[in-house]
Amino acid sequence: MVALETQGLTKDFRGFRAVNEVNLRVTQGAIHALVGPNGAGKTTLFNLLTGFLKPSAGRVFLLGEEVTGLAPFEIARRGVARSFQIARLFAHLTALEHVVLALQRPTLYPYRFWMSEQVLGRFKPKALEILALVGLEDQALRPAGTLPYGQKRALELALALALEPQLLLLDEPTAGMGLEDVARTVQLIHRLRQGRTIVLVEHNMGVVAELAERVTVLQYGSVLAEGSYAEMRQDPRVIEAYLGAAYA
Ligand SMILES: Nc1ncnc2c1ncn2[C@@H]1O[C@H](COP(=O)(O)OP(=O)(O)OP(=O)(O)O)[C@@H](O)[C@H]1O
Repeated sequence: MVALETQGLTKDFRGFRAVNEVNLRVTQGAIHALVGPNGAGKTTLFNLLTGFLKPSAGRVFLLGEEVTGLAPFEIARRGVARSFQIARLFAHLTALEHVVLALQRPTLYPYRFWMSEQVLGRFKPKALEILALVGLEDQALRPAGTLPYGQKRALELALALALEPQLLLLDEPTAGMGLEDVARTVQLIHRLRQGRTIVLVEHNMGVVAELAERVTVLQYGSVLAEGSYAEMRQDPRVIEAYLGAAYA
């Protein structure tokens, strides 16, 4: 079963082609990595998959259903959540309040009920469960602004999980982390894969090797190669793309 498929997905920015006829097939339950040198089009591709950008051409399918051109909230409602490279948090809200906000989003509460005792009470047990999943159970009452970097990223992940996604898109989940946080994040992503499909953009090849069973390499917006990590690290085209970029 294919969780996510793109056909000829293309994005032009005023004549500059950032994503070029990408055909991607992500198997359900897989962890699938998107890698490639800086500027290869990975983030743009994520933005196309989540509806943040509209494609110039091509189509996107989720579980066989076409979602091309749908708005981000409509795609989210179909079970797609994404985490961002940079955590987008409110400094003064606690970790718990963040997750409660994320949990109540699909409900019909009017906005003025945000954070009322009633809302907090209803969503608190589930929110604590999600915080425990990402290892933040002891930080629930801490304002997000005071969390160390690794825990901010974990909270960002908790917000994506609150949407109960079938497909989780992770944009550089270990970017800027020290070794310890990287190892913790790899373990966490291992846990999160239960019942989900995960697509991740990742520059750390150690992380890709540990997590991804399938790797798509992008260069100049196009798919350069695809296969297992072991295949990709030996592929002369891939080696050249990375070395070329490094020398450039
Ligand atoms: N809104 C935009 N307008 C014009 N050009 C853009 C826009 N967004 C991205 N680009 C260009 O498209 C190309 C691909 O960018 P993108 O951010 O998708 O690459 P990336 O693979 O995610 O890079 P990185 O690994 O550095 O995050 C880059 O050359 C970038 O400058």
